[in-house]
Amino acid sequence: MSEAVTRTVTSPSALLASLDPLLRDWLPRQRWFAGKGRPVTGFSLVAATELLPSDARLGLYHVLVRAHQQLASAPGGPEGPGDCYQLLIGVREALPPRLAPALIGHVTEGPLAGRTAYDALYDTRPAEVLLEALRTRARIGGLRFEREPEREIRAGLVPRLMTAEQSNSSVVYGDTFILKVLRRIVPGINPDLELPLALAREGCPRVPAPAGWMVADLAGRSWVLGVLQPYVQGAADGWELALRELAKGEEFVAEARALGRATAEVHTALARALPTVTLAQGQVRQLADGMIERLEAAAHAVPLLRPYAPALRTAFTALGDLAAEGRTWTAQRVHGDLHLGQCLRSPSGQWSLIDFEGEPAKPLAERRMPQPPVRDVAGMLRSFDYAAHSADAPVPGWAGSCRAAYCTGYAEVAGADPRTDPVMLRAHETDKAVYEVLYEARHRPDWLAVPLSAVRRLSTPEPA
Ligand SMILES: Nc1ncnc2c1ncn2[C@@H]1O[C@H](COP(=O)(O)OP(=O)(O)O)[C@@H](O)[C@H]1O
Ligand SMILES: O=P(O)(O)O[C@H]1O[C@H](CO)[C@@H](O[C@H]2O[C@H](CO)[C@@H](O)[C@H](O)[C@H]2O)[C@H](O)[C@H]1O
Repeated sequence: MSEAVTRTVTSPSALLASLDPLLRDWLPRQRWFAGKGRPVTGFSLVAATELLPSDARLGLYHVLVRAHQQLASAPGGPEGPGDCYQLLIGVREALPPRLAPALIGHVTEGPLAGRTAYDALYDTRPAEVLLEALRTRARIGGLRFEREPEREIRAGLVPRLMTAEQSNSSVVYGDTFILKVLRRIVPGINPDLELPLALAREGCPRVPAPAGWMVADLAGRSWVLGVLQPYVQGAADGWELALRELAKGEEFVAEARALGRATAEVHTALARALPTVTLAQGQVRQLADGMIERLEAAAHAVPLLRPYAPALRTAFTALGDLAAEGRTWTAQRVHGDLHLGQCLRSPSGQWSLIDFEGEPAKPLAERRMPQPPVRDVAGMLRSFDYAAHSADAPVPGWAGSCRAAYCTGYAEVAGADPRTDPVMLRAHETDKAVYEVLYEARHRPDWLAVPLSAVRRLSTPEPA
């Protein structure tokens, strides 16, 4: 079955039939596979494009495949619509040892029988094909490769796949560019391209400006597949830096303040570039109701959260009460999943924010909605707390001084200190801590104590 297969692959159903048994085993094991824990019941091809001829020594397919899965982990349950994944599949007679980690499997049936399929992003030539296509603004089947007109991309930059644990896959080209290849893809405007592009066009220097991007045009809709940005050489992320300072027993207040300023610069530029709205009573109630629903779902999934749920809920009802008194707020486009790991510091000390995808599990429309900017502030405040709890030896007062310095830096640029709106801030910090409880329970149970300690703090009323 295929939704919209490009003409370049002569026999797409045979291609999928060849790969199906291999993908069933390989795909769910990938770090970026979003549907962990639910059995894959089958695949359907969304599009397939031959980027290098399959009869050559090295063949290369660009494949968009939908993985059908049961909605629950128990066998025999109902099926959901399934997520669509982007794969670059290389085929060779045999894999050289350097490509062993890329192995998908040995094909036993169909047109590729006898050959070996592998994740081609690990390989030099296929990664070069992508950069060359971006450089030359190629159109291949339904794939469109775009480049910012004034942006030069030098030919022949040497690629290397980043090996960090990621939600997507990134290839660095000659320490000059980084191409983020999105793995779970959705149709529509993608904030991971939309927001950095808007910020760059606004002249905001706090984000690496997109130099190019890849899109699939399918059945009248565009799917963003990847974004090429300048690579910040020698950068360290905020999480690494914070842990390094903590290990030395050092403060991080100067950096926290600079991060507050950088966040506010990004918010100010986003508010100029994209629409803002006023949230009145109805919308604030909706916002608070969404937070309550997330709390209930998290408490259902994580029993350790249940004793705190009634007290946490008051953070959300207080927000609704304030709106009922006639208080309004401005909402705008925000980062949506800001934490120390999303902040890069260049060797000259300049901070950039990356990864504007938002919380990947949320639908695109929700991720693109204007939100109170304090949402990002709350994410960063939680991150300082996370860092303090992850240190080998505790440094008393470390998180508190970072949190205060961050708000001070934010206020210096934005003109308003987030601490002057404690109800909105507490609601967002509580919502984030609840999200983290669920995230850690699912992905890193050893870390659950970190957000749970925040939950304890947030559920205890502040002394008057
Ligand atoms: N422009 C950049 N310059 C240098 N390193 C970068 C850049 N963009 C991303 N990175 C590195 O790549 C990692 C993953 O990027 P990110 O956008 O967060 O991807 P993902 O959505 O897959 O998590 C970051 O943690 C950072 O180390
Ligand atoms: O980086 P992602 O966009 O994939 O974000 C997810 O994973 C993060 C962990 O890698 C998680 O962040 C949480 O842990 C961080 C430390 O590892 C900490 O700095 C953050 O404050 C904390 O929220 C994030 O929540 C999740 O969406």
